[in-house]
Amino acid sequence: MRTALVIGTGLIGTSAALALMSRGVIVHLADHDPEQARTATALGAGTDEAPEGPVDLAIVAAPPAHVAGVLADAMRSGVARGYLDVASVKGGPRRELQALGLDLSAYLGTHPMSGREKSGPLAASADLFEGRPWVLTPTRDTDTEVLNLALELVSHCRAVPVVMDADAHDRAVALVSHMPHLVSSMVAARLEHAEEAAVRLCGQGIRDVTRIAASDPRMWIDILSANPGPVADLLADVSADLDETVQALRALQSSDEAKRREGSAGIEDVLRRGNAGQVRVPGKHGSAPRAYEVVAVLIDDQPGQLARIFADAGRAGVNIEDVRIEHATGQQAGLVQLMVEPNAVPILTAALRERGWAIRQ
Ligand SMILES: NC(=O)C1=CN([C@@H]2O[C@H](COP(=O)(O)OP(=O)(O)OC[C@H]3O[C@@H](n4cnc5c(N)ncnc54)[C@H](O)[C@@H]3O)[C@@H](O)[C@H]2O)C=CC1
Ligand SMILES: O=C(O)C(=O)Cc1ccc(O)cc1
Repeated sequence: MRTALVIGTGLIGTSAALALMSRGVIVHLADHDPEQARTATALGAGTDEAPEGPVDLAIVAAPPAHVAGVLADAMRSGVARGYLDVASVKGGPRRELQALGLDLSAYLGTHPMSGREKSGPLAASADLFEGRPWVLTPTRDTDTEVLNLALELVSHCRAVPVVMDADAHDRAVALVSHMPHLVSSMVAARLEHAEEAAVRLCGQGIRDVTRIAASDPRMWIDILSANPGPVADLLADVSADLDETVQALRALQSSDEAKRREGSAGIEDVLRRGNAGQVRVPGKHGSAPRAYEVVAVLIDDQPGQLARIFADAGRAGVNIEDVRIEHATGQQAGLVQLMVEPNAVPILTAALRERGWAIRQ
């Protein structure tokens, strides 16, 4: 691919443009808000001048509700050899394009499974998609050339291509993205009017559960409106679990011993099913999930502390598999949790102690 046109220069469009630019592709940027395209240009994501002739690939990264319209305009104007979109839902845009009577052989629906809770070009980065799945939904009618252009884009973004049927994709993302998003919002909504004294106690657990609730509601209304059926089915299942859990908790309040045992069994059931689901969440690089051990280190909230810990771990020959930071409430300190292979725990602990770090259990 030598040239590309990104239409919609927000988080995803600008991130893809930055990745393509870094691989030497000439990228043109367009957005219905020219300010967004100017910002993306200033970030080095390409030029906001229109291409002189057809580009190799047009990438539509507008909100889902606008995708079919933007694609239809682009395809009718013949601005590219191949067209793809990156919308979070795939069945709806394809059906809309079909209804508009367009020849879909030059179009491929795609979805990078990577993003952030922030929008706009300023949140973009060239490595946003690195190591993440990028779903492609070709049909029998898709031109091989267009599929190859999409594979080239995915490879330039260092993502991992995954081929799926559009409707199967929509059911899958309802499960792993859309329903969890709503549940996160519902948990976070409980905090809105909570007392300050309670909110101050927030720890890592609630931070993890509510992180995605910070996302732009307009974008998510678009996404959920394009996938309401599968999301409603899953939420109904969650709702059934909620009803049973409330009943079990009420039973735990009973003075009747047998009822309390029943309640306890109900709670255990939901927690155990949660364990069984959680272990299926893929690990690093999409590999099978692995159990890492945690080495917890207390650090001062000062520049250079993390760099020093990582360097000390590196000198000890220990690979840090993952890392989390828990910030202490009301103190200029944090707890860094270094996730490592179990056999590396004694080596890392000894090396860090020797260099004066405070290890916590
Ligand atoms: N935010 C995320 O984490 C992910 C989003 N997606 C999908 O990527 C697409 C873009 O999302 P973001 O980059 O997050 O949104 P964003 O809000 O950061 O950017 C969207 C851009 O599209 C522009 N736009 C809106 N209507 C337009 C139109 N008619 N013509 C041209 N440009 C138009 C907006 O001005 C904005 O610059 C959406 O379809 C979304 O479903 C896919 C994967 C992850
Ligand atoms: O923030 C996260 O962890 C996400 O999962 C973001 C995300 C949002 C929308 C998508 O279509 C894909 C990924």
